[in-house]
Amino acid sequence: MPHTAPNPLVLFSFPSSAELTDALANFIVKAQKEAVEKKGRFTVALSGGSLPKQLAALINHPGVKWDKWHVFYADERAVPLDHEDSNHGLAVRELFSKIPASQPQPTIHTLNPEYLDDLEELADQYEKELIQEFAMKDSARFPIFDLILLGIGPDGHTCSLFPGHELLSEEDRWVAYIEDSPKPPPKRITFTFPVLNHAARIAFVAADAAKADTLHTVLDEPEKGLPASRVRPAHPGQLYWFVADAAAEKVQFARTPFKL
Ligand SMILES: O=C1O[C@H](COP(=O)(O)O)[C@@H](O)[C@H](O)[C@H]1O
Repeated sequence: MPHTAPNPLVLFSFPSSAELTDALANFIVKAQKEAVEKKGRFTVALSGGSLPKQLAALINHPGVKWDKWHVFYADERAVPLDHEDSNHGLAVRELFSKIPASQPQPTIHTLNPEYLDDLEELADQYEKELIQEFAMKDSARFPIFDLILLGIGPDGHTCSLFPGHELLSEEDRWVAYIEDSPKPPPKRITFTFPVLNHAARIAFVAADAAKADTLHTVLDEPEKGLPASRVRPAHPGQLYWFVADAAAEKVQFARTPFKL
């Protein structure tokens, strides 16, 4: 596929966390509606860390059609699914366990805990899960997620793609493994940049004022090449940032007023 320049990113900044989470929920529901109208399902990938908490406004949102959701994890720690470090476990605690039992439930693709002792196989198995979801339905070289929701660490990492790590140059694999994550736990699997950069939409979410310096570097100095700056879905993909004003206080990049 010829290289196409990415669309400019769109930065939304909100004075309060309630405004951020409401806007984010409405944005997600709009993405879900468009995807379901087009192909009857909504493919979405979630991060761990602070992200799942930011999705609270989805719980009682009347527009959410949970049974249309096909959920993957953009990265996952190689631990049992009910372990406190598991990104799936976190998403269950913060989000999925709160969906009323009377509502249809989402389809959630977790890592296969049988392979926790073999990281390469763990990543291969998750890649196969993606291939079943995407390659067989969309005949794609890389999966095209309707939406990937990402967090950013204080060092500029996103997913489990850490500054200076060799995984930043992975070009072929959909899912890679890492044994030496600088942030515990050390063993993880992660989507690679080609997967991120083929998504139809990516939304970063950052609410923590402690990340102000990192956001400034990522958004105003992308030439420094921090992992989060390298997320640039190619046209027609679109990159959004949903941030709290406090987290963006050092950012020069122009804000866009939020509207759907
Ligand atoms: O280790 C991880 O960290 C990032 C960032 O986490 P945050 O708590 O600073 O938001 C997260 O996006 C990723 O999924 C997770 O595995």
